Amino acid sequence: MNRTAPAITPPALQFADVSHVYQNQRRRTTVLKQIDLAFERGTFYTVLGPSGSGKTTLLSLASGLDSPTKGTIRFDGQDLAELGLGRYRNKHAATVFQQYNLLTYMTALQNVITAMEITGAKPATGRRKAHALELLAKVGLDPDMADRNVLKLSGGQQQRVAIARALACDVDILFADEPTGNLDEDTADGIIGIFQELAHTQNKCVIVVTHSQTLAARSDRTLTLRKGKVAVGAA
Ligand SMILES: Nc1ncnc2c1ncn2[C@@H]1O[C@H](COP(=O)(O)OP(=O)(O)OP(=O)(O)O)[C@@H](O)[C@H]1O
Repeated sequence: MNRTAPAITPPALQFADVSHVYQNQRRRTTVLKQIDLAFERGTFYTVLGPSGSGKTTLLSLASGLDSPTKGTIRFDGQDLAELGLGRYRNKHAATVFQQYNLLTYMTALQNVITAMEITGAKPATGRRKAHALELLAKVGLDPDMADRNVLKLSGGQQQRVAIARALACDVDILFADEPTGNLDEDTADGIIGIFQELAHTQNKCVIVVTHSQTLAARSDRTLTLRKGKVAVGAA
């Protein structure tokens, strides 16, 4: 009889015994202590916790902007240190930053198209403008706003450009730091719907840092950071 064990798929992202310490001249701050965590595709996570509990730190490690002082982070089973943080960020992960980090000398449309060009995301060159406009419309920005320099958009509109740009990268994992903080209730509601759709119909892994209980309640799993440890629960 053939008793071959079924192949076990590794989680999209895995933290194994991860600790993180900030060390500067005067003090040493231990932010994360021996964290073990698994993030799966098809799931929308929110990360909660009091100010200073380490949410942004967790996001920077998970998104490959920084390396943990101890432990291993794996994407699809491969150590990020071996895969290369630059390659991981370019091909597999996209982040919506709290300060948007848009290219301020470009229009909204150019920001989104540039992201496709840099990451080599689909569609092919000739269809990129139309796709970028579709993504901008999806987050509630019309063609007039798409053609405006991003500095001539409001904070909430810039936030939406940042979300459209992350969607344009078509990556496996989407990270966002307080993505609905500057948005009115209706727009925030639409953005949360997009995160749910990405996870549930496109099988992406979506990880969002927030203080918003409304956002957390609409995610699939919540992670709460406190004193360097993480508690995982259903939303
Ligand atoms: N580069 C750094 N050097 C030293 N300490 C840092 C650095 N970045 C963050 N910290 C400290 O690490 C701790 C966690 O910070 P972090 O920004 O991850 O928290 P947070 O939960 O995201 O906070 P908030 O909700 O206020 O944004 C804080 O005490 C902060 O002062």
